[in-house]
Amino acid sequence: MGRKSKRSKAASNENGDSGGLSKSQRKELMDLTKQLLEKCVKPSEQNEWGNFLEIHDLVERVRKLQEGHNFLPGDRETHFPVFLTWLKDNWVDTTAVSIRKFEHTGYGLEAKKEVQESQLLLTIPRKLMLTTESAKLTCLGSLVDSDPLLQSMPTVVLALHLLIERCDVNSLWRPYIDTLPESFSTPLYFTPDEIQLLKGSPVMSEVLKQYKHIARQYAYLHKLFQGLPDGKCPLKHQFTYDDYRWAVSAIMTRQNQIPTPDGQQMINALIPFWDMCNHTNGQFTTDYNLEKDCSECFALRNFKEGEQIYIFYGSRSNAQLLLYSGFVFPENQNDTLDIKLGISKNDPLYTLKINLLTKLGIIGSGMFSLYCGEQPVDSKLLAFLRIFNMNEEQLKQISEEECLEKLGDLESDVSQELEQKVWSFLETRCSLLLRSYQNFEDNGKISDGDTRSDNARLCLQLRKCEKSILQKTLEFAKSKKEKYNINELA
Ligand SMILES: C[S@@+](CC[C@H](N)C(=O)[O-])C[C@H]1O[C@@H](n2cnc3c(N)ncnc32)[C@H](O)[C@@H]1O
Repeated sequence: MGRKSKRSKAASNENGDSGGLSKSQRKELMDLTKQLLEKCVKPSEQNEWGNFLEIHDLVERVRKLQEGHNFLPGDRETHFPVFLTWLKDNWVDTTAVSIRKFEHTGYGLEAKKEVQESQLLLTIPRKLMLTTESAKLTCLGSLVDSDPLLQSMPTVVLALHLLIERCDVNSLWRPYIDTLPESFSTPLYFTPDEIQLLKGSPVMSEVLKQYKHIARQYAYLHKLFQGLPDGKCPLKHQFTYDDYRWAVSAIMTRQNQIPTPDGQQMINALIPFWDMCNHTNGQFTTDYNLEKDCSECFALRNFKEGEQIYIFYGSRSNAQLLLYSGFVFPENQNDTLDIKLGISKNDPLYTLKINLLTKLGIIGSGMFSLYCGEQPVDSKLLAFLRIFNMNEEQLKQISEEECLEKLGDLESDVSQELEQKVWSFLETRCSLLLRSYQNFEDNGKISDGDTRSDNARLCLQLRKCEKSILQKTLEFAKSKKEKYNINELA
């Protein structure tokens, strides 16, 4: 039967052995996952890249062993008609929109007729959603109760729920699951060479951390499932690394938060059909109607017939979009770049500076954001830069009141000398950071004729966006510095 052919060899394995592997292969897999877990729990700040390569090597060995035992990807498009019927059977009104493939965003929703801003577009009832609550009604319920990792990580619970439902040909959610993408463009799918293209960007370290976290979770969960009695949970026999990477990516790129029926708590959920909407700039227009117990999505703006219906995923930088949603949005009005700054412990004025920063609620060392708009520096960064560059006299002179009023205010200056130091410091920092991006010949040339992989193009696109923020901040700092130089001459 058609559906059965979608299942993996492992799930339909008739030897009764775990995951369709031979005894010796199973032993090798247990060995590898043990090594993986050990490697992943070790701190790796000193040699993050080397540690990543070792983890990657182990994961690849696991994947090789599991080759042919993953869920076989199906053609999602062929399942759309059944999905739409399922929605209609569950009283979802699909008359305003239809599913269509778009050039840069993949599948999405198209307006079937003209839509007015704020018009109610989609209503999805709770019973169609996969949630961390519905997960508790599966074999995961007792596991979550007894496992601290699962209790603290709703995304993991939802990913496992999705995998369990994927194993079940009779799952209520089968028509939905069959329409999910076969693969994703989250960094979990990037090769080491593709990740190397992120060199210079702070997101590279986040990508390595994400890879390590997921590898660690996989190794941990694999061990957990192997320890369960037969028949307790289908994931004992069907849980490959690729399956887990797929499920985690599906959840990361599509989940949303909804309230529990009593409205007391927010829980993670997959909302079928609504999650076909792609992202654009704007504001949130999806809400939960507790009275009707459904999610409601309103139009972000007017849409003409045939136009793609977008929603707003939230105020996220391109680095976050790449990390958690697997895409970069060059028109992103909320793009930011995090730069690392800190007061050195060797600075003789360390204590004075830290005390002042603490009064303002600003960290003495950590990540500060640069923004993509007209004003790349916010009040927090400005106050930090001013305190960072102050001499002893200035630090002692500044009263608490003045700090609050002036230090974060771009319009007022503390002293000409300090302003020059601040802006010249920022200019130099940006120019150094820009240089760290210059190792590749991307120069923003991402043309249509480019033969690089889609993942490589995403990395280059991100670098281009981040370099543009640095370049604009550099120019901003330069113009400010010049302004104070001119004032000095005058
Ligand atoms: C919630 S799903 C939306 C439906 C999805 N396009 C599909 O084919 O199933 C989110 C995914 O859509 C894609 N996406 C959403 N908005 C995008 C955008 N503005 N540009 C590029 N890709 C986008 C990304 O791959 C993202 O991970």
